[in-house]
Amino acid sequence: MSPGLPPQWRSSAESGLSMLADTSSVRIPSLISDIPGFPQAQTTFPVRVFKLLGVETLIVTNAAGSLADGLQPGDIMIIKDHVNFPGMVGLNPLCGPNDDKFGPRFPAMSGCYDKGLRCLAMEIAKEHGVASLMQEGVYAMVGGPNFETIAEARLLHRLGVDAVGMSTAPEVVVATHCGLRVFGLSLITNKVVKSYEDKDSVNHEGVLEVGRLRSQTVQQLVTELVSRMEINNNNNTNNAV
Ligand SMILES: O=P(O)(O)O[C@H]1O[C@H](CO)[C@@H](O)[C@H]1O
Ligand code: HPA
Repeated sequence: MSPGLPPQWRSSAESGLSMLADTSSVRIPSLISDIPGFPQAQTTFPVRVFKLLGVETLIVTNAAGSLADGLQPGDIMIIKDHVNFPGMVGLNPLCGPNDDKFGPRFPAMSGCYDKGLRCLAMEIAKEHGVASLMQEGVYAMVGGPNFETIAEARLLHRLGVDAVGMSTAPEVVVATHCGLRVFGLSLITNKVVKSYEDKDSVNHEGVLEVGRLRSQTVQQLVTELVSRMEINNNNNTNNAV
């Protein structure tokens, strides 16, 4: 204890220091273990089961709010890349010991959304007359479960994010780690409020409503994509024989 401290302060400073030294009385919060719900390693487990079953391609879809001015509710964004905000602060499904059977400790994530499938999806959209609804963009996963504040929305927009949601990235990370090809679509269900003048506000019921309106279009696109991928796979098999 500093001899310079006035005597009336000494006892409280000393007891504070001794509390810090007694770690049994101090609960140090852990970012990961304090988060309720299921761990990401568990929620992404099915992706590894797919891998073991021989699946080669993972197709992911989600509902997302748009930050890009050119994306309107009802549009469909082909995911070109993602920003995994929870992953960047340590909430990553690959945390913990690495299972080398599935993939390397430090997997690359560049190019995780397959370019060939993205081009094929755009071709299919043109053939089905829905190309005007579709464009490529960057998806960001945030932790949720609240929607964004206006300041958060502006930050995401400035960072180059086109659409934001609360899912998808963990599954894509696990799929890429184990060598699955990935294709992803975001259905734009709402514009994210970016202006303090804007009286609009997002709500989950509205998200579900747009989902219902576009479900058939998304189903048709994915069905066609899967059928053409099968043709590609068959070709590959023929080549191999
Ligand atoms: O990402 P999905 O589950 O499609 O849904 C999005 O829509 C819900 C919010 O309305 C959140 O769950 C968000 O992640
Ligand atoms: N923000 C985050 N998640 C979402 C949104 C949104 O605006 N819309 C649908 N899921």
